[in-house]
Amino acid sequence: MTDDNNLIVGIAGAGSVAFATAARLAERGFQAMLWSPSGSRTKALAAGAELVATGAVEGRSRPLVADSAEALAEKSDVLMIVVPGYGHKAVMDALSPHVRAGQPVIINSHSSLGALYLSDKLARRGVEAPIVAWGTTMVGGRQQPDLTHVHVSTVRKSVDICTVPAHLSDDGLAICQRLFGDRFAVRDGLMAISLSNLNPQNHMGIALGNMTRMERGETWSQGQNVTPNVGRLLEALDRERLAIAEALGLSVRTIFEHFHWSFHVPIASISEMNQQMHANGNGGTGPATADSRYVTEDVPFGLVVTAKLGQMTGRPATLHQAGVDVFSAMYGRDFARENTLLDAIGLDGMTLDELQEAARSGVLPDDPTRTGHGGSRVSGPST
Ligand SMILES: NC(=O)C1=CN([C@@H]2O[C@H](COP(=O)(O)OP(=O)(O)OC[C@H]3O[C@@H](n4cnc5c(N)ncnc54)[C@H](OP(=O)(O)O)[C@@H]3O)[C@@H](O)[C@H]2O)C=CC1
Ligand SMILES: CC(C)(CO)C(=O)C(=O)O
Repeated sequence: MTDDNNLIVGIAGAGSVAFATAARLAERGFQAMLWSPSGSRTKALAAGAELVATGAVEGRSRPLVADSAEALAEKSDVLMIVVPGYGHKAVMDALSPHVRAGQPVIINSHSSLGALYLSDKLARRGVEAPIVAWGTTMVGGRQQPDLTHVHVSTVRKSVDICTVPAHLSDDGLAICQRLFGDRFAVRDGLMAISLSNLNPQNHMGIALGNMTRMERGETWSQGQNVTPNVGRLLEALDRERLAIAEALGLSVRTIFEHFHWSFHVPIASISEMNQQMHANGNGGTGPATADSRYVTEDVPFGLVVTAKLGQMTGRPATLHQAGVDVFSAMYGRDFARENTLLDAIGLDGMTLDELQEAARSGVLPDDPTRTGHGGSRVSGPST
C-alpha cells in the first residue's frame, strides 16, 4: 500500500454519504476517487468542479472520478461501497471481478448479509480480501442539488465493524483506523453487524408516524417528530433486535448508545434525545416523499432480515414483521420479495449453524439452487 498522501480510496457511489465520505477523507489527507453506475452525479466533479463540504466537515477538495468499476478497482488501494442496500448487489457484481487479493473493501454501511455475497464471489475467483462491514456510516449528510456541495450532518464518534473472513479482522480494523481514526468498535462477527444497523427500525417508526407528511411532500423536522409515542415504538423495536442478539450470545449497541454516539446528545428517553438533537439544530429533516430509502431500502433490506433472524433464533420480531406487512399494504408492494441479496446467498435454505459458519469464513455452503450460485469455487485463496 502507498504512503498516506498517495493512498487512493475508491468509492463506489456518488450520493450523500459518498460525497460526505470523500470530503472527510480529504480532510484527513487522503485522495478519494468516485464512481457510480450512471455517472450522472459525478459529471460536475469530472469537469473540474471542487467538492465543497459544510457542517461537521468543512473544506474544498478534488475527488478523482473513475469511468468504470474496473478503473475504480484498479486505481484504488482501498474500496468502499457507499450506495443504498438496493444497489449493493449490482455494485458488488460490477466490482468483484476486479478486486485484488488483499485489497480491502469497506461496506459503508453494511446491509442484508451482503459481505457474504461479495466474499463468496471473490472465493469463487480464488481471491481473499478483507471485507469490512460497518454497522452504520461514519458520516451522515445530504448532497445538494448542484452535485458539488454536501452538507455533513455528523461525524460519528463510534462505528461498529467486523471483517469477513474473520481471520482478516486485524487488517480490516487497521485500514479503518488509518483512514478515519480511532472511531471503531470491533463487534463479534457479521451476525453482530447485521444486528447493528439501527436505521431500519428507527426509520420504520419515523416513517409510520409521519407517512402523510412524506406523501404530501411537506418539510418537517425529523428529530422533533420523534414524539413520545414514536420514541416508545423505536424503543420497543430495539428490544426485539436486542433479544435476537442475546439469543446468539452477541453484544450489540443499544438505540440509546446509537443516538448518543452518533449525535452527541446525553442518554435519556429516545424521544427526549431527539428533542435535544432538534434543539441543537441537528435533528435533521424528514423525507419529503414517500419514495424514500427509509422505506424502499430499509423495509426489504433491513426489517425483512431482522424478522428472518428472529425466526431463525426463536425470538420472533413481531413488530419488525408488522412493519414489513404494513408498509407492503401501504405501498401496494411485496417488500419481502424485493431483497435480491438474501435470495442470492440462499438464506432460506440455510440452518442457523450454516449461516454462522459462513459469517465467519466468508464462504457460503454449496447450494446449486441459490440465485447467486456462480459455479465451482476455486480451491484456496490466491495471494
Ligand atoms: N445520508 C445519510 O445521512 C445516511 C445514510 N445512511 C446509509 O448510507 C447508504 C448511502 O446513503 P446515501 O448516500 O444517503 O444514499 P443516496 O440515495 O444518496 O445514494 C445514491 C447513490 O446510490 C447509487 N444507487 C442508487 N440506486 C442504485 C442501484 N439500484 N444500483 C446501483 N447504485 C445505485 C446512485 O447511483 P447513480 O449515481 O448512478 O445514481 C448514487 O451513486 C444507505 O445505505 C443509507 O441508508 C446511513 C445513515 C445516514
Ligand atoms: C434515524 C437516524 C437519525 C438514527 O438511526 C439516522 O438516520 C442515522 O443514524 O443516521
